[in-house]
Amino acid sequence: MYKPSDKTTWKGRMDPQDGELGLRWHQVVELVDLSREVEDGHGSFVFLGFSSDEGVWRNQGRVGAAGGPDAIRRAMASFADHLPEGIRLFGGGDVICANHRLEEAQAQLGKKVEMLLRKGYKPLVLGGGHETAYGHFLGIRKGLQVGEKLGIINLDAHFDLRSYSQHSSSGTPFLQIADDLEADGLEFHYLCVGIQEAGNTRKLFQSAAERKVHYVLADDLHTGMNTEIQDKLQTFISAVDKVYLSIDLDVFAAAYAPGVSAPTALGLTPQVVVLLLREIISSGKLLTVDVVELNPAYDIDNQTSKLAASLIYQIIQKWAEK
Ligand SMILES: N=CN[C@@H](CCC(=O)O)C(=O)O
Ligand SMILES: [Mn+2]
Ligand SMILES: [Mn+2]
Repeated sequence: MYKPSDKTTWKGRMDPQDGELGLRWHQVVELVDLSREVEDGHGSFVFLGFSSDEGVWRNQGRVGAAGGPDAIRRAMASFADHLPEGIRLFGGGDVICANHRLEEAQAQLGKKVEMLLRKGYKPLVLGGGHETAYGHFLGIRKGLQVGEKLGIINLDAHFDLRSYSQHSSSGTPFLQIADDLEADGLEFHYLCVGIQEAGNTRKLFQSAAERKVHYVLADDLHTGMNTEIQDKLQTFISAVDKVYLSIDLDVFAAAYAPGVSAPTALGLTPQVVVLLLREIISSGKLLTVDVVELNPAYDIDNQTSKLAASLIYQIIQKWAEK
């Protein structure tokens, strides 16, 4: 099911006395109906929601992430417009997972992502549980040119490499992706940053090793960015052609991100994540981004939705230069 954005989802403060200089995102965002073929994007940004917590429910988690897209949009609406000349923002509405039909919703998300990439947009997918990633990937896979190598960077406390032999969930997307790539004879390049040892069983570390997954522990980022981690990122990025960046908000310490499906006490600070984002975006290889696992039902004073929105702001300002 798909619901295009309407103006009621983009509302915020207005400063009409300041004219053009007083504009905010809710005043510049243009609504686009993604149930139809869209015009060429010319590098413009498009927000596409994936309203689902079906994967979280299947993964024994606390539900609420279906409210993520709406909460992130509300938190972004009043951002001051500092977009470079000619860069446009589009509100692309939401793919909604209804009646537990996750696989259908993921396929629909994939089709929309595929169209956006084909038309030259920079997608920002707003989750949803981390099951968002598999739908997102279905579109990325179709949008890649022949021979292009995809690198996936996941900022996450968890590997999300669980077995999906019983059912897929928010804990399985990257194993699904690995298997799909392998079935097509393609390599799986996957880097997880912010991993919590206590949050991943030995089985998950074993799966990560079997799939040659690269990772950085959260514990190694508590003193900030360092050259070893920069080198690791650079080496990973230099081996691929395009980067899909997935940001699971549970990578942050719960003090910054209480409103997630599975909070992390000793997670990362926003400051170190901003440095990581700069490093990734400056490569010029970023293809598409998602921000997932926001659970507004457990948020405190919109802290987590504001953090998600601020990350998106940072990403857009930097990515617009590329
Ligand atoms: N999206 C993934 N979620 C985690 C949840 C961990 C937990 O519930 O503690 C995972 O499956 O590993
Ligand atoms: Mn995750
Ligand atoms: Mn996680």
